[in-house]
Amino acid sequence: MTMTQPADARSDAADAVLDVRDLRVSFGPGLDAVDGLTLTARRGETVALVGESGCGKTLSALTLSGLLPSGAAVSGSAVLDGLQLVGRREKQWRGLRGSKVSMIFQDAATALNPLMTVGAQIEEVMAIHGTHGRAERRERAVQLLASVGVPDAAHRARNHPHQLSGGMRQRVMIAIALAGSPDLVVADEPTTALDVTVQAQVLTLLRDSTRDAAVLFITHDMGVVAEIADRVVVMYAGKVVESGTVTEVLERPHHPYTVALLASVPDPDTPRVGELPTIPGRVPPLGERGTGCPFRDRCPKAQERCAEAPPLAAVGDTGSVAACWFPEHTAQTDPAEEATP
Ligand SMILES: Nc1ncnc2c1ncn2[C@@H]1O[C@H](COP(=O)(O)OP(=O)(O)OP(=O)(O)O)[C@@H](O)[C@H]1O
Repeated sequence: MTMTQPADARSDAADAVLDVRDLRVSFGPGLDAVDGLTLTARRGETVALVGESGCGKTLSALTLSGLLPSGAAVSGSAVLDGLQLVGRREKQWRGLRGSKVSMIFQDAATALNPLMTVGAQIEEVMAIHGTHGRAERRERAVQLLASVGVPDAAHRARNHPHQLSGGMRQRVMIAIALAGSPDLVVADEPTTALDVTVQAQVLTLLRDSTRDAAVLFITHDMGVVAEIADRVVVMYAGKVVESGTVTEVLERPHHPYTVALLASVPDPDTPRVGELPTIPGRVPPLGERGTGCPFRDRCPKAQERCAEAPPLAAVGDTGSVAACWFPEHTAQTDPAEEATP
């Protein structure tokens, strides 16, 4: 393992539309729920933020959307298309949400307004940002609905949310998110509530319809990551523990936590015998994280050295970074490579 700057997170910052560096969200001394998030994303690129519940994914997403709960203090930097997002006030955020950043939540049923037609909700985003005249807004709302795969879009635009299925409502959420042509779409577990077939359709659609925006896709599910992501950032207990291209992270995971997350994904080609492995133990709650590697209590490879926190460092030669003293799939630990004279 070479001790360098996190290459993957930084090397392509020049053409990134989103550049997040050392982002921290804290609820008080020793209570850093997000503890140094660094990532970049280009237009048309989907970066998946992965980890179990409590790892800090949602707070990261809320920070980038200006929706943090009160009591949370943010530091670090998050620049979107030249605009610093950290430190903005709510009044400034109102002008940015929809046009610069938009969010897609897990539960479209509660995120949508039950009293307005879905067409009117799409038009409202355009009206708030003063884009397009009235007739044009109506026409574009129907076009957007059609583009996210809503059949008979002109008719459906006049429906209220309760008249649509869960999958159709989530498509409407995507249409609303895209109505203001944002630079960044933050999608927090957007397909978790859908059944598997609809989930796959919505993921494909999200991918195809966000070619001009960067997408930060939050999920706990490595199966979904394989479907949607270009790059992956794995978080554990508020920290980035691994980041790299989707191929590298899925095929040659370096951090034992990433290995464990991948082991808990069902393999569609192998008949399931017994239960899927789960990771024993739990994410340490805030205030109980101490120093050292946060994963060491659950890690099969933990040794004495892990009492000292490992830095995020380059692993392999594909730009991946991992925070582990004993990473998998590296020159030192790969038995196949060791066997080569
Ligand atoms: N308002 C709050 N006050 C205090 N602690 C909070 C608050 N919101 C979240 N936390 C804590 O911050 C940590 C990260 O929470 P976060 O919701 O970002 O995790 P997550 O990875 O998104 O999990 P989930 O998938 O369950 O949403 C957790 O330990 C959580 O208990």
